[in-house]
Amino acid sequence: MVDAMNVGQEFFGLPAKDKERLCHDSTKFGQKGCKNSSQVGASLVDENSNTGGILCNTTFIHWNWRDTLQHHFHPLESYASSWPEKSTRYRHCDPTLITLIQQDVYGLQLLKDGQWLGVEPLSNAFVVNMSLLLEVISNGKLKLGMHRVVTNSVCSRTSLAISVSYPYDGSIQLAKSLISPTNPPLYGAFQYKDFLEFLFANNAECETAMKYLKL
Ligand SMILES: O=C(O)CCC(=O)C(=O)O
Ligand SMILES: [Fe+2]
Repeated sequence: MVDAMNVGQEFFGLPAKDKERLCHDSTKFGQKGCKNSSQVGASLVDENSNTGGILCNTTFIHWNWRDTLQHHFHPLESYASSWPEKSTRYRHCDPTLITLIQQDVYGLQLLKDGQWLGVEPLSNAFVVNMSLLLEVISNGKLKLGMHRVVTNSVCSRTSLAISVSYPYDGSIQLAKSLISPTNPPLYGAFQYKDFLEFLFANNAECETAMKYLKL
């Protein structure tokens, strides 16, 4: 964990031209890249990707440094003026199964009962945050964690966010064992790809995406 954080910090400390060499110029799902990296990630991506990688068992893992700057407070025109002091829309859920987060400096906040709760950094510990797919698969028994990250003007912050996701071309349905006459299904089966396309065509709003999946 310490090594992974160090690698991240080392990466962001590189001159911009060196980082640029490793940038992944992804415009998938209409997300626009920004030439200043705000995120470094190692992720499983499709075979068409031309980034470098390693063969792990039978799976090719692409080391995928993406030059994205994501501010989830869409639509931008409506909310940019109130950020960061009154950032009501500056929040998101992850469209994956689960996310593990390690942060070196405070910043992560979770929404609970309409209040933002700060998560203090703990060295050698991960925050385990449930993501959207887990809420769907569990038929609403597990709740996704809506979250945001606040910044400070004093020191830089590095976080590792490791998302456990789903195959892009996979189909998803809720766990049958959780369905009963008293717990009828809340969500229908869907293709993950279709869901992601819908999500990013709708300003990445979790609430809208959940409504789309509801029966
Ligand atoms: O930096 C963090 O603590 C969280 C990052 C995050 O929410 C994400 O990558 O989805
Ligand atoms: Fe997130």
